[in-house]
Amino acid sequence: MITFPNAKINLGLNIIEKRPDGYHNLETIFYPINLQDALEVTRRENNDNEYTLHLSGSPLEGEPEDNLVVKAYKLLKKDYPGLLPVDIHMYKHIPAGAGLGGGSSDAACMIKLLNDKFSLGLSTGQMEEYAAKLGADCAFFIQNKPVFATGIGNLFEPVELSLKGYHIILIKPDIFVSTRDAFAEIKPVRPAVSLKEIVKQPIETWKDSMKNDFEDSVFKKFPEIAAIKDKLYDLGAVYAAMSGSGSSVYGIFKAPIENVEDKFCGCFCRQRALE
Ligand SMILES: C[C@@](CO)(OP(=O)(O)O)[C@H](O)COP(=O)(O)OP(=O)(O)OC[C@H]1O[C@@H](n2ccc(N)nc2=O)[C@H](O)[C@@H]1O
Ligand SMILES: Nc1ncnc2c1ncn2[C@@H]1O[C@H](COP(=O)(O)OP(=O)(O)O)[C@@H](O)[C@H]1O
Repeated sequence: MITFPNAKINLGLNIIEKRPDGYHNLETIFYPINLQDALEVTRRENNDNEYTLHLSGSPLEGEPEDNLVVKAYKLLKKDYPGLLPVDIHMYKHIPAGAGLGGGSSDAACMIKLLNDKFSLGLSTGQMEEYAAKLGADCAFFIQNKPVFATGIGNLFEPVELSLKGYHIILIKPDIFVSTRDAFAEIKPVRPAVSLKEIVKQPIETWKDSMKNDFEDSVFKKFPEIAAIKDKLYDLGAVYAAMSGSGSSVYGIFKAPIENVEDKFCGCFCRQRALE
């Protein structure tokens, strides 16, 4: 059984307050985009190991046990001992540490895949609960539809929003921003106008009203990332922003841009039609 975990972008991100548990309440719009990894699970021929992880594509640091797909397998195995040994084949295309939710998406897709393959009978809500244990934004990828997210990024309301017809350019410089460190730099504040209202306004107005709170501190530390956003606006983006805690930056355009890779040499660069 094979599936294609997709990335997301954040349209705006307001960090509202620090919680007693150290996490932060925030509000953001998660929007799925068609930049994908590939994830396949097959039944292991012999039962020597519970699982074996076969990784290809862009290299990922860490041991197999650190990988979110393995964590997802182990999490379900605790409650469903009947899960049989598996080979996990994963092709990484979504850059890690990019604010694109690649690891979270892999984990959520692993839960959906195991549910189907082994007929676990989990409801959407139950899969979201398991996913939320693996990462704050993981549960979003179970339904994978545009949402207004609150709480720690784990409470969702559907939003009426379609960017179909627009094109996105995604740039990821060779800079790693730790989500934990990025939060440590932030002074939380409740926004005067909620993103939920801002996103209803025409996309042309977002430039002046929709903000990612991580940008100030991340751009200060890494001016190269700020320069990418400026360049996307120079190329004619209707809206450009950093996604999540970085370091990727996206621009939304009315028409595709030619030879875009040549303009961002040395960076991961992809252009896609939005759905
Ligand atoms: C903040 C977002 C916005 O999209 O950043 P990106 O990951 O996309 O960059 C995500 O919700 C992140 O989700 P995820 O990457 O799953 O976060 P986790 O692994 O659960 O948390 C990593 C660390 O970030 C901090 N953290 C995370 C989420 C949150 N609402 N408040 C926090 O303070 C905590 O220090 C935590 O230890
Ligand atoms: N399957 C996976 N894909 C990507 N990163 C993973 C995966 N499993 C664990 N990780 C770890 O999660 C961290 C970031 O995950 P990811 O969701 O891709 O980025 P971000 O949170 O910036 O969107 C990385 O430090 C990486 O080592």
